[in-house]
Amino acid sequence: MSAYQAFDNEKAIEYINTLGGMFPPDAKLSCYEFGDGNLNLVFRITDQHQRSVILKQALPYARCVGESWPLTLDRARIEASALRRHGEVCPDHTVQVLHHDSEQAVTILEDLGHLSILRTELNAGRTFTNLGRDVARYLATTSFYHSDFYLTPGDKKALVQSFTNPQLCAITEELFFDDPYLGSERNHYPEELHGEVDKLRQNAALKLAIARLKQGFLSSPQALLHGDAHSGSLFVDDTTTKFIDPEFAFFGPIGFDLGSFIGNLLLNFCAQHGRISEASKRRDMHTYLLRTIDICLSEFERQWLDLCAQHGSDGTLQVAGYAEHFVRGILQDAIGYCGSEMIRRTIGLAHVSDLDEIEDTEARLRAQRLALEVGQQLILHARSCQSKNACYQLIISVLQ
Ligand SMILES: Nc1ncnc2c1ncn2[C@@H]1O[C@H](COP(=O)(O)OP(=O)(O)O)[C@@H](O)[C@H]1O
Ligand SMILES: CSC[C@H]1O[C@H](OP(=O)(O)O)[C@H](O)[C@@H]1O
Repeated sequence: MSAYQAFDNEKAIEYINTLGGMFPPDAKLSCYEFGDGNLNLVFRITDQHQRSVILKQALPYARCVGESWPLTLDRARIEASALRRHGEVCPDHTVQVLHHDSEQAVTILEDLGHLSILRTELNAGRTFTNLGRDVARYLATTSFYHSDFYLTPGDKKALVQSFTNPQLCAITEELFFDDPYLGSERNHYPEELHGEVDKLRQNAALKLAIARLKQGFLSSPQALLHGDAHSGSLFVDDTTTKFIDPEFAFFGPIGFDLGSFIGNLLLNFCAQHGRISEASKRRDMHTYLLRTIDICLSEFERQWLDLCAQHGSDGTLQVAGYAEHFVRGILQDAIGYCGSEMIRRTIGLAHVSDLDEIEDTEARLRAQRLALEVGQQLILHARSCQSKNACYQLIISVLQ
């Protein structure tokens, strides 16, 4: 195969066969497409012994909108390269890349089908003890080893260049920081929320804080981010936590990924009001989500400071208190980005099933209002948090 073509099931099998080595020569392959994300095709290819791989292919447009929204195929290269780099420093929590072909925009991945997508599990009220610790480890390790504290200045700048991802970044810039606050035809939300949305758009302090967060996203190449670290990008079971889908990867503000992750846990927190009717069970789920956020913040801070102390090479780390100052800035950013994720997932283009699939209309509206209010308060007060504990206390206080 030479020029790019979008695959169907037969072409996906034909492609795997041209590669050799993915399956034994006598393999009898079957294939189906089951992608449920916003952007790409995802095929599972299985042999007669139930061995399987995942073939992910980028389309030249956004799948959820169609050909009217063209998108670069280069995102497949970015995704595979980010997975490889993150996998080198944090293999336990990164899906493995088996093959990548930039021309066909195809990546072959290990099949994580024995695990489950975190969002689905949280929606069903299931919990995972290691989640906060594992996500903190992935975020701290992948960001530290792709920051100025570890890379040489030359290597860092070359990497920033190769991970320049303007079209995918533009999606985030618009969906996170413009659409909810300026209005856009892409937004959608129930009529009953119009009053809340109008108020949000008239809140000058909020819009100032959002402008600062957007500026940070545009102009702070601190480390190689995942770029879309929500609970639909995580496969989990009781012992395993693995990230998939970093096609939005670029060098950006480290707090963005941490904020996206925590924001999705808080969206689920808000949604549980409409999902679990029994008060004690709902309390248990809320306690679990808050504990996971607390662990994630603490572990992220501890691991970042340990990595700086043990492997940091930049001279600024000799300055007393600088590493702590830097991490404090990441945590403040994370709280702000967390709030912006909550707002854009409630009223913007791309929603979350946590909220949208609440059956009862009144309960759904209550959960959506809570998500909007919590998101706003976090954005407004993020910069007042002078410590990890202050970040956590802010989250607790805005949920009450
Ligand atoms: N390595 C994998 N193993 C098993 N299933 C996968 C794998 N990667 C993706 N999937 C499935 O495909 C879905 C969409 O994948 P994703 O990478 O999120 O696509 P998109 O980029 O379109 O959002 C996931 O929700 C998951 O169900
Ligand atoms: C038009 S892209 C919208 C939205 O979709 C991405 O998520 P995913 O690919 O995981 O479904 C990303 O969050 C974008 O903001």
